[in-house]
Amino acid sequence: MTIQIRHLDSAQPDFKQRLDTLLAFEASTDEAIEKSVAAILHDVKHRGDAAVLEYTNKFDRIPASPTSMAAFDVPQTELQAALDALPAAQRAALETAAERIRVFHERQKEELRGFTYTEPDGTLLGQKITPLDRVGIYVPGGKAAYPSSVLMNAVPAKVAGVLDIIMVVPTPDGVKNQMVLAAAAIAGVTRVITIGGAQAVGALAYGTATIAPVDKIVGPGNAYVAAAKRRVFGTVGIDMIAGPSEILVLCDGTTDPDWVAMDLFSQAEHDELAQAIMLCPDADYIAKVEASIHKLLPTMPRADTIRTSMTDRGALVKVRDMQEACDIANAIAAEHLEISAEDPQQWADKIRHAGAMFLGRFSSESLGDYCCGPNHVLPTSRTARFSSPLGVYDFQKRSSVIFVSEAGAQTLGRIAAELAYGEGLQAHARSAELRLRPAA
Ligand SMILES: NC(=O)c1ccc[n+]([C@@H]2O[C@H](COP(=O)([O-])OP(=O)(O)OC[C@H]3O[C@@H](n4cnc5c(N)ncnc54)[C@H](O)[C@@H]3O)[C@@H](O)[C@H]2O)c1
Ligand SMILES: N[C@H](CO)Cc1c[nH]c[nH+]1
Ligand SMILES: [Zn+2]
Repeated sequence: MTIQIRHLDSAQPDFKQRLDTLLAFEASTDEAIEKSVAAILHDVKHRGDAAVLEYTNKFDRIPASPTSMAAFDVPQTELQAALDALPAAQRAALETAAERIRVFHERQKEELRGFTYTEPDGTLLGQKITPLDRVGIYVPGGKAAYPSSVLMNAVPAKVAGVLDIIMVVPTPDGVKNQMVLAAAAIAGVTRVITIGGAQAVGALAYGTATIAPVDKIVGPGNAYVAAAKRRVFGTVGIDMIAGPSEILVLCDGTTDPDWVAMDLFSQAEHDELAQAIMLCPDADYIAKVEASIHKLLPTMPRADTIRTSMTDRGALVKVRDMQEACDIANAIAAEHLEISAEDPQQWADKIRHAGAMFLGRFSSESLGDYCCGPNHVLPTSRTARFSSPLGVYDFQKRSSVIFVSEAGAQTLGRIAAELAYGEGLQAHARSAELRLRPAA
């Protein structure tokens, strides 16, 4: 069975409505998922490890259903052994990717320095940047294993200076992915626990007898993970709700259609709920990409996932011109935007909303997923309008620093007292006034 890919045309009178319907994604707020996640979190909060054990055994089908959480802890020696046993080419690829990710994120750290400045009366003001003490990183593992996501989560945490990095990753059927363990060794993760889903998010947020609570939970996951992160926000920090993967290819019709078809597949193969869309002004070229899609699909091991995702949520969209393609791209605010065109920079200049932009036909999104250096944990479902890629800044926080000199207290004390009386807050006013020198 082949893909029934949806065709849209921006000239259609109901185009906007069709596009809105295509983009609507409600899985993480699906009522059945919400109910189930609320129950799991409640259970983990009140029954701790016992609940985590039960849900893990059930949802991840762990053989022999262990009765102790110790079964899910992966010792550092096992992480190192996985790294040592890795085929040389895999190890080299992981290490090179980790190094490139580190170099990119070190640049972010340089941009995030604190500051102080001193006023003429000796008052000093500033901002201090401190890494978080303890973070939980969620590495998805239900439908595929993601060593690359280990690096993308843990390396920026390490660069930021986080002391304790607790990684959770589900192991369906109890099978541990050796590359995931090796990546954790390379990235210097403090502790790996093979649990996933809402129960892992709950354990990290509330803590259990065997897992101390973390300060923040980061990382992508399925709708259960997303719903759980949304619910525990406030008890802990979260980075964002990173849902199913998305790719938007904006193409002027000059790239090999097979390349574009495969780029669309590259995100569609993640998940039946993933979204792959192409915008192009050239109808003949769109037909060529569609022919490539039909030709290449049977060659793909994950054809079933690609077929479902592209049939349910994919589209080939004919636009008036590249300028209109940019306008629509801004409205879609995709996780990944490929600008597969001659002189891509002219179009990139017009893009305001995208998790990551890949410029030119050689910048396939897949390179960014693994090893360019920028993070692959990106805002999805149009949240690129207001949020950013996972970065060093997610693992740091700011504190204001205020040193008021005696002279400064004379000026600021009068201003503060005036405002405090205006607000009817006498203690505030008096506290400022007590520091004023008596009038000579
Ligand atoms: N944005 C990114 O950077 C990025 C990176 C990699 C993957 N992804 C996305 O992350 C997602 C990963 O999803 P996944 O499913 O493969 O792995 P996952 O680890 O997110 O989810 C697996 C867990 O879901 C829970 N679960 C499954 N069915 C359940 C049910 N019926 N009730 C309660 N809990 C249930 C189980 O606890 C299981 O351990 C995909 O959508 C993929 O596209 C995003
Ligand atoms: N494309 C995913 C983010 O949406 C990240 C990833 C990991 N491995 C392959 N791809
Ligand atoms: Zn990917």
